[in-house]
Amino acid sequence: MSQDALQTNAVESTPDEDVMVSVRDLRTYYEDGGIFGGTPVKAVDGVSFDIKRGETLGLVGESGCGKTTLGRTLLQLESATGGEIRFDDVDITELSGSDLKEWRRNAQMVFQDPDSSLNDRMTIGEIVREPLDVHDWKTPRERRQRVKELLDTVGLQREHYYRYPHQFSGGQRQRIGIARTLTLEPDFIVLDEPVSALDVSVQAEVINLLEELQDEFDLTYLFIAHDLSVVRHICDRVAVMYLGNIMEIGPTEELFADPANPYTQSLLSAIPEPDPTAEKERITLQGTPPSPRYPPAGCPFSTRCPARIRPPEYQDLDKELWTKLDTLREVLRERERAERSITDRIRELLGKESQIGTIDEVYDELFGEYSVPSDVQSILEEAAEHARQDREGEALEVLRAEFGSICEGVDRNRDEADDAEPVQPEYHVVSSSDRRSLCHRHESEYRDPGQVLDDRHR
Ligand SMILES: Nc1ncnc2c1ncn2[C@@H]1O[C@H](COP(=O)(O)OP(=O)(O)OP(=O)(O)O)[C@@H](O)[C@H]1O
Repeated sequence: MSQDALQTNAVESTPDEDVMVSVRDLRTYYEDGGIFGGTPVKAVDGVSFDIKRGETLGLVGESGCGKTTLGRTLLQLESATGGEIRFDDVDITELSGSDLKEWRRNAQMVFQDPDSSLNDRMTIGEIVREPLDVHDWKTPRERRQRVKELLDTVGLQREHYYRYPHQFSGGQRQRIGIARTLTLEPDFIVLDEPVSALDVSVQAEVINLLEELQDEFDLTYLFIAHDLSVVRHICDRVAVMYLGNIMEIGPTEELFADPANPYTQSLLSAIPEPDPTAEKERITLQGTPPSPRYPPAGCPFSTRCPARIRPPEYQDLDKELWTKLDTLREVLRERERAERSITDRIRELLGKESQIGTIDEVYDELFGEYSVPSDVQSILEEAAEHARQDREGEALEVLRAEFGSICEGVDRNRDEADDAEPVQPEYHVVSSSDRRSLCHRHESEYRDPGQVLDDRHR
C-alpha cells in the first residue's frame, strides 16, 4: 500500500493475514465521452476498506450512491480511475489479457434481477456450463457432470439441466444464477441485491442457501442491499456509502445498535421500530443527494447533514432562520444543476419570465414575513444579486463563505485564499472494534453527532 493512500483515505490500516481483499483510495469515474472532456460522474470517490477471508461485508446506502459501481470495479467489470484493489496481494487493477481472465475465475457476481441475467434461449445446463466452456475446463462430459452436481447443491434437480429459464419461478431462477457463479469455484462473490426482486416468502430461502454455500465452500461475500434488515441478518460487517464515499464501516450489530455517523443515524432512523412506544423520532433528511458529478466541497454529506457544525458566530441563530438558509442554498443548488429546457432559454432570450421562478419570488417565500437580522440580510442581498444574474454558483459561494463551517470545507482559522483546497473530513475510530466514521463531529472540539441529534430529534 502506498503511503499516499494511507494518508488520503485510510479506513483500515492494520496489516492482517486474514485479509482477502484490500481496497485503497479507489476511484471509479464515468467520463461522459464528450469531445471537450466534460465533468465525470464520480461514482466511487476514494474508498478504502478490507474484506476478511470468509466474511460477509454489507454495502448499504441510497440509490445512486455507487454500490453497484464499487462491486463491479472490485471484479474489474469497470476499470478503476485510481487507487488499488489487492486480492491476496495482487493489485488486480494492473492485470490485463490472459492474467485478468485467469484471475476472474476467483471472483464472480450474482445480479439482482434473475430475469434479465439469464438468457431465455439457453437451457439451464448451457447457462450454468458457459463459464466452464469459456475457460475450457476439462472434457464436455465432466462439465455436464459438474453442472448437474451444482444444480443439486443449489437445491434444484439434475433433470432441470434440459429446461429453459421461463419454466422456473423467480427464486429458482436466482438459484440458477447462483449455480452459474459457483462453476469455477470462486473465493469471492459480489451479491448485488440478490433477493430484492424476489417475493418476501422466497427471500429467506435464498438467503439461507447463500449462507450454507458460504460455509460449505469458504466463500467471501460483498453483499449489496437496500433492505437493512436482510443486511443485519447476514453481514458480519457493514459499510455505509453516500455519494461515492464510505461514511461508516464496522461490525454489523454494533453499527445498527449505536450508529456513529450522522448519515448512518439518518438511514437507520428510517427503519420502523419494532416497539411502537419507543421514543425515537425519525430524522427527515433535507433535499436530495447532490449529483456525483458535482459533489459538495468538504464532507460529502454536508448539504443534508442534520448535525452539521455551525460557524461560531451563528451558533445561536434562530433555528427557523437557519433552516430557511439551508432551504435557500438547496434551491440555488437545484437551480444551478437544472438543465434548463430550450424553451426556457428562448423565453429568457425574448425577455419573458423563466419558468424556474425568479430568485426574488424564492426570497419572498422564504424571508418575506420574517425579520432577518441586518448582518444576515446583507449577505442575503449579496447572494441575491448573483442569483438574479443566473450566477447561482457565486451566490452559493457567498453563502458558504459566511454560513459554512469545517463540514463544508471552510477553515475559519486560516486566511481563505481563493485557491485554498477545502478541508476534507477524516476517519475516526469510534469503537474498540475499529469501527470508523467519516465526520468532523468526532473531533474533540465539537459535540458528538449522537448528542446533537438526540437534542434535536428525540
Ligand atoms: N455506465 C455509467 N455511465 C455513467 N454514469 C453511471 C454509469 N453507471 C452508473 N452511473 C452513475 O454512477 C452513480 C452510481 O451508480 P450505481 O449504480 O453504482 O449506484 P447504486 O448505489 O448501485 O444505485 P442502485 O441502488 O440504484 O443500484 C449514479 O449517479 C449513476 O447514475
